[in-house]
Amino acid sequence: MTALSGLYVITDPQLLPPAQLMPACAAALAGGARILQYRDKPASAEQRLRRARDLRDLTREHGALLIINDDLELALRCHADGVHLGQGDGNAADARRRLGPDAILGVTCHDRLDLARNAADQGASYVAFGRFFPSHTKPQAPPASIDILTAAQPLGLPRVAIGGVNADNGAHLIAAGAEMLAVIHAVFGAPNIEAAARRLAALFFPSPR
Ligand SMILES: Cc1ncc(COP(=O)(O)OP(=O)(O)O)c(N)n1
Ligand SMILES: Cc1nc(C(=O)O)sc1CCOP(=O)(O)O
Ligand SMILES: [Mg+2]
Repeated sequence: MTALSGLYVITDPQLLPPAQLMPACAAALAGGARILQYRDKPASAEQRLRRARDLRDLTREHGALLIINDDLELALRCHADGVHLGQGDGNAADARRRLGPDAILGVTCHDRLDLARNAADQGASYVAFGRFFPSHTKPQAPPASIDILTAAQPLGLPRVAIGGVNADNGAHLIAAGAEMLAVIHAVFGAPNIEAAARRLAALFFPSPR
């Protein structure tokens, strides 16, 4: 199984109209993204299933992971690698039971260690904290302090940092303990998606001085 570390890109229907979804994701994966989350709230169930299946094939070609946002049933139907649930997206323990022991279950924990502990108890594979910086995509997401990443280290689960993450601020989050950087605008809003992903992915492999 591919490790839960590195650049984690998330699709956005505002930035990626349907015709651009596949080429944009292919570019992000070519640039080094290791995990791709399909997040598409406005699409119909039928559109979402078709797109999720196409993305599953694409991520497999690249040896990357596909995570489905919000929708456990879709994750099961398209044989994704896992699902990401927010605090209002259903019970994580139920999701773990439905997914089985090997699938990836990610849980949003905002800036709260108690939520991360609950997520760990319920079988989460990773915990996500944020938003750390002003976000183009979700400006109203509750803010988080970088200290939460260090505080969550004893849980022993991989940590995702999300919210306004870009190539200029990502190294601070990695230094504080983030195993993954989750990014929408800094990759899918960039004029050259592959180059933007490459710059962010390189933060995980700092060149020797
Ligand atoms: C990796 C990752 N972290 C956090 C989120 C946010 O999830 P949620 O709070 O459920 O908000 P929506 O994405 O559903 O708007 C995420 N999707 N991915
Ligand atoms: C979907 C999402 N969740 C967040 C959280 O804090 O839980 S921030 C966010 C948006 C991330 O997009 P961008 O990289 O463009 O800021
Ligand atoms: Mg959600």
